[in-house]
Amino acid sequence: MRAKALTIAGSDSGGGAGIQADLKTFHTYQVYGSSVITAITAQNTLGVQAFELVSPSLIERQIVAVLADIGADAIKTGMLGNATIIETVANSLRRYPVALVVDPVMVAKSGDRLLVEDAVQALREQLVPIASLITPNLPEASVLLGREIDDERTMYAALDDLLKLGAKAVLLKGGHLKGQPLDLFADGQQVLELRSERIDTPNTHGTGCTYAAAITALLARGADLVSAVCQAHAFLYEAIASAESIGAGHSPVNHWVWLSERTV
Ligand SMILES: Nc1ncnc2c1ncn2[C@@H]1O[C@H](COP(=O)(O)OP(=O)(O)OP(=O)(O)O)[C@@H](O)[C@H]1O
Ligand SMILES: Cc1ncc(CO)c(N)n1
Repeated sequence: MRAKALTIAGSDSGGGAGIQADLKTFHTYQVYGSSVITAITAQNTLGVQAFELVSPSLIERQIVAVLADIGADAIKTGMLGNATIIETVANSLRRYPVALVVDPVMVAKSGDRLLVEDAVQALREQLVPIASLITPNLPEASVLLGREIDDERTMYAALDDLLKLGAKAVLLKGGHLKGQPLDLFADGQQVLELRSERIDTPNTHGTGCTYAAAITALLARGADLVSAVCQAHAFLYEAIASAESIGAGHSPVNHWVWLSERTV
């Protein structure tokens, strides 16, 4: 039976992040992808020009429609927008015990806010505790913990406190570090360091979404968390390295890098 994954996230009209990045990544991993849309953004490689949130009741109806019929072997959340949506999603997922990857999306790479500030408490208290994995970048981890995390030392020091928020594991992404990127994975048993060269490119739109989506796809296929994270990290590096310029700003990563090129 084909593995299935569900993404609950915002739509990126530019196709590089959000729902579109997730579905493209699921497809690359040959995982059947379904989607619950929480927000519609008017977005391109230059930034987010506008967005509107979907009503909590329609979000709940989408989740029920997918899970009651198609089901999912793993679920990912991305942009959720506000506290009511976070609560709605958490209440719906609490009853559905499969791997849950929570990407605590707060601000787009362009600097545009995608989550209202007063929703952080709901994220921390409702959604993070039911997650199998949370994948904060440095600014998101700083907001979750209420202190600055901006170098290797503060990243290591943050791991235990992030785990105390209740998720089974954390992938703290250091893409925003000066110099070489370093991601740290911790699950209370072990700490893994994922290092890579910094690729000199502006084309990093959707890195966070694509990373979490690749992990979700691998979990849906039955991989354990550590191997899913390591494989997704390698995939993301190649997706960034082979990204082409699509627009005038930060172009999306190459979601189909692991699909063989074939003429039709
Ligand atoms: N220039 C780069 N070279 C190599 N790896 C990178 C580069 N930029 C990002 N990465 C990798 O991608 C991961 C995710 O990037 P980042 O931390 O920017 O995510 P994010 O801020 O959540 O992304 P997004 O803008 O999509 O929300 C990093 O942790 C790192 O592993
Ligand atoms: C819809 C959406 N979700 C997440 C991100 C994160 O970068 C984005 N830019 N847009």
